[in-house]
Amino acid sequence: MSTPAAEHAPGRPEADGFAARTRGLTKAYGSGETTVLALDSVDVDIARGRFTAVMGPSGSGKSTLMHCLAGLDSVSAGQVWLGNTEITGLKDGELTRLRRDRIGFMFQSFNLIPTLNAVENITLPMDIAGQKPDQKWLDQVIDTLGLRDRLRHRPAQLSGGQQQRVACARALASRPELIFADEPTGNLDSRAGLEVLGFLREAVDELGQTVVMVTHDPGAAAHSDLVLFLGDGRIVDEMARPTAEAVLERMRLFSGGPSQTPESDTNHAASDGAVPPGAVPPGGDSADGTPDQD
Ligand SMILES: Nc1ncnc2c1ncn2[C@@H]1O[C@H](COP(=O)(O)OP(=O)(O)OP(=O)(O)O)[C@@H](O)[C@H]1O
Repeated sequence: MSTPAAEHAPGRPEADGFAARTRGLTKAYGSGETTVLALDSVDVDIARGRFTAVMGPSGSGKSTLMHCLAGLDSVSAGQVWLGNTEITGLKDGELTRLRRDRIGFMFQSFNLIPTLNAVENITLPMDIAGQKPDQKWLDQVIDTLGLRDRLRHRPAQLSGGQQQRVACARALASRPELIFADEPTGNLDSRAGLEVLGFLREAVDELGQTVVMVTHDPGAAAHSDLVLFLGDGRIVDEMARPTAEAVLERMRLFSGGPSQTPESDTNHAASDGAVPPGAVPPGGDSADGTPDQD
């Protein structure tokens, strides 16, 4: 559990510091009796040049953590840094610039502009920001993602997986310090989902990017270097060099279910990408879905 994530890929240099950090990060919604403590004094270190997955039951605070890390949401207490910049306390305009210049986003819905072709979509955020793409980097991203022969196609002329690759390239184009991916495979079939995870992995291994991904899918989390498990707004565990089986087992313990990892369950969870932690299929062959008792 305390194994450094760097061991995931032998031969790669040690992570060069932290792309983001939080200390005592607390986020409460509402007030008085209706207050919801979405994050409760969370300390997180996101290693630079690594792929970190964030998992946890529905309502555990995953999206809130990502939004606070990305400066999309204000915090109630505590501090957040992007690199060496403390973002807690920045004004809205400064946060907007910081997000534009230093962070890439990938969401479930690709948010591609239908009237623009692939390359125009990829460079759109930079065009809006008045920045010129680094052509060498852009070429590397396009080739890594296998989009070279699709650049003049509009989104409607691309498959779902290709559209997600364009969204991935768009997130990478400005070479952001940090990429946030929120359930990036959620709307894809398992093959396209695997492709996207492979590309995120390559972005880390070959392009040196830092990725933080929120997911419910143990199979998706297995592509990361380190899984952070959230529960009730706190980091309750972490797992370096995760496998789908180990993550599923961890979630099963987490949700109070039986501690078994039959292969059939694991394969199911890894391939359909839709197993919420609280609804992990029970062990054994129970046709009625009742957990088997040892
Ligand atoms: N804008 C809001 N107003 C009030 N409560 C909120 C708001 N956003 C989130 N919450 C609450 O904060 C808690 C954490 O929510 P969050 O969306 O971060 O969880 P999550 O782990 O991402 O869940 P899911 O997996 O279902 O997306 C939940 O109890 C949620 O109801």
